[in-house]
Amino acid sequence: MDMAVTDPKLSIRDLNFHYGKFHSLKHINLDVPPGKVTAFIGPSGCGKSTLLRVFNRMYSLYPGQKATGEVLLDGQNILDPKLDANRLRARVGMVFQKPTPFPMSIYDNVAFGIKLYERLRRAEMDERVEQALRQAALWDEVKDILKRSGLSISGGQQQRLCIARAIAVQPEIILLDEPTSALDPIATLRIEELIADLREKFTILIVTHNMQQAARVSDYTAFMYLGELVEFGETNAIFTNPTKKQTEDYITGRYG
Ligand SMILES: Nc1ncnc2c1ncn2[C@@H]1O[C@H](COP(=O)(O)OP(=O)(O)OP(=O)(O)O)[C@@H](O)[C@H]1O
Repeated sequence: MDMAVTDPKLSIRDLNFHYGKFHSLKHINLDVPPGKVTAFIGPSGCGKSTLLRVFNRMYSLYPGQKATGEVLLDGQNILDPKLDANRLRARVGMVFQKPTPFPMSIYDNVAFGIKLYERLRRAEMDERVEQALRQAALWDEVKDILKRSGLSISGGQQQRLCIARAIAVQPEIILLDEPTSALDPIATLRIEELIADLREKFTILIVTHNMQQAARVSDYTAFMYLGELVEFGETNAIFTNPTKKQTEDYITGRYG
């Protein structure tokens, strides 16, 4: 691509994706820098969510969906079926557009993922749950109501709970698929601040419809159009000095 990245966290090599016969990602090549926030922008249907779902092999749950090429996570191809999908998902966590707490207590929402991978004593589990809720900037609001249902808190709090659930497993990468599109402006701001705090510990990939959000939260931006990766670079450069006409048309609001 346009920009050389040393020691990429993810290296995408000639990635193609099909929904049945529909070719939705076309020859994607991209190196995602470690410990940074990379935003994926582009008009509706350009393949942003599809690309994100490749990174934890979410698509493999659905028949007829197929990825070819290579996606190297620290050098290992995650598309290789020999690589266990559950292990992969412990390393690559995901948060969706709509908050999706499980119908169980706030505490259990966070402990749930940890229990899939580790056996901890009660005191250790308490510590891990607290740590994840603190990292997700939710602890102070829920520390006295940990036994209440995860569905009983506000939408913004539910989304931070989902982020806590994802980071509790101590992943290396967090995928955020339009994480604020169901939230009000204040809850959105809190999530954006949270992303800024988390960027030091994780490699974060975020799909967003909102260009201001991409400009605010990301270090790097990838612009996609009709299944292709058109341009990738430092967010500042993409927004102030795009090299491709399609990128410029999109960020200046000419389509999308
Ligand atoms: N399950 C599916 N079956 C068939 N085609 C699909 C499926 N999901 C997505 N597509 C198609 O693949 C293309 C990429 O979709 P995708 O959801 O990745 O785009 P997007 O950029 O995330 O869009 P949006 O911003 O609207 O969410 C679109 O043309 C879409 O219609």
